[in-house]
Amino acid sequence: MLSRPRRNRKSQVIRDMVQENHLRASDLIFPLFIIDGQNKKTEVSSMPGIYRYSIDLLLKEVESCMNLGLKTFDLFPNIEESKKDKFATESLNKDGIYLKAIREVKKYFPESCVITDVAMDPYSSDGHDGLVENGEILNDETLDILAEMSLAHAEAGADIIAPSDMMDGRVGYIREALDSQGFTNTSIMSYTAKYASAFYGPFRDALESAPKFGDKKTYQMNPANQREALIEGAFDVEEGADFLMVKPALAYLDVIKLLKDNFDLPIAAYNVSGEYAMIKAAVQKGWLEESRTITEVLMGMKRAGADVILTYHAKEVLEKGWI
Ligand SMILES: NCc1[nH]cc(CCC(=O)O)c1CC(=O)O
Ligand SMILES: [Mg+2]
Repeated sequence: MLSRPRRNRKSQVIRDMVQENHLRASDLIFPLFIIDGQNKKTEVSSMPGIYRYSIDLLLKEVESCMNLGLKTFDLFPNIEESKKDKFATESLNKDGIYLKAIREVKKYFPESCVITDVAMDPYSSDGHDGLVENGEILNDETLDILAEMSLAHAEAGADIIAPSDMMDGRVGYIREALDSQGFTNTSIMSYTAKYASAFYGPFRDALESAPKFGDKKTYQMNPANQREALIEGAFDVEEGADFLMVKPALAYLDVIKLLKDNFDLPIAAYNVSGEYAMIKAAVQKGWLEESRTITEVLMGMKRAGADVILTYHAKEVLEKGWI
């Protein structure tokens, strides 16, 4: 036996030396949930350890993350039912919690990177990502609302806009709207391949944003499809996206790898709410060892080709020194 791969595993020093992939604070994006009120912090029951914060406490949470070297945040609002309507009007309210949160985070932490979610669902009385007419989710009519929302986010100080709705043509439409108003430096992280997944359940609990009828299968992708992600990726590149995202991550590592091999833009993986809940539940039952499970899962996403990972584990892995 001339070749013995085990020689490169014989000590910790050598294992570290030949390690191919690494996880760093700068690879991670932390999603944060916002609620109305003062001094409010409510745990998402299906996501132990994850809270919805009123803006005052959100700023404290951002500060403690910044101190850990975690500097990129993706903000999501929990909007009161009474403020929802068919047109997502509340999304443009300058005094509403979302635009205010963006302004405040950027004001107190100008060196942070704020990503904003562009889609109608948190504000929609239909609970869908697009405008609904006679039970149909309209594409082109939704684009204007998304463009207005993007402009409001950019004006509030967002560094990166992340359209998460899977409408066709939205990246180009938003890019042109931003550019026409002088926001040529506002980036777009496209939810390029977002699947109609069962793993979004806990997120919809967090936002109380589940669809009021039907499902999202006419806009989100079929979990059985891989090549279709290449069609979506090519359009997003052409339309001026700065990042391509795959979501969820764990059941779609092949799609992460496919986009990485075919496009030169940075690839983001969204380690979604259900993936977080699954691990936490098994850990609570004593069935899985927490730190090793979480770091193995995140490393799998890096190995598949993710340049950045949106994950609810972002803060804990740094706080507890797991990476
Ligand atoms: N625009 C909706 C949106 N943006 C992010 C998530 C899910 C994130 C997660 O599960 O962590 C969803 C849910 C959905 O499509 O219904
Ligand atoms: Mg698309």
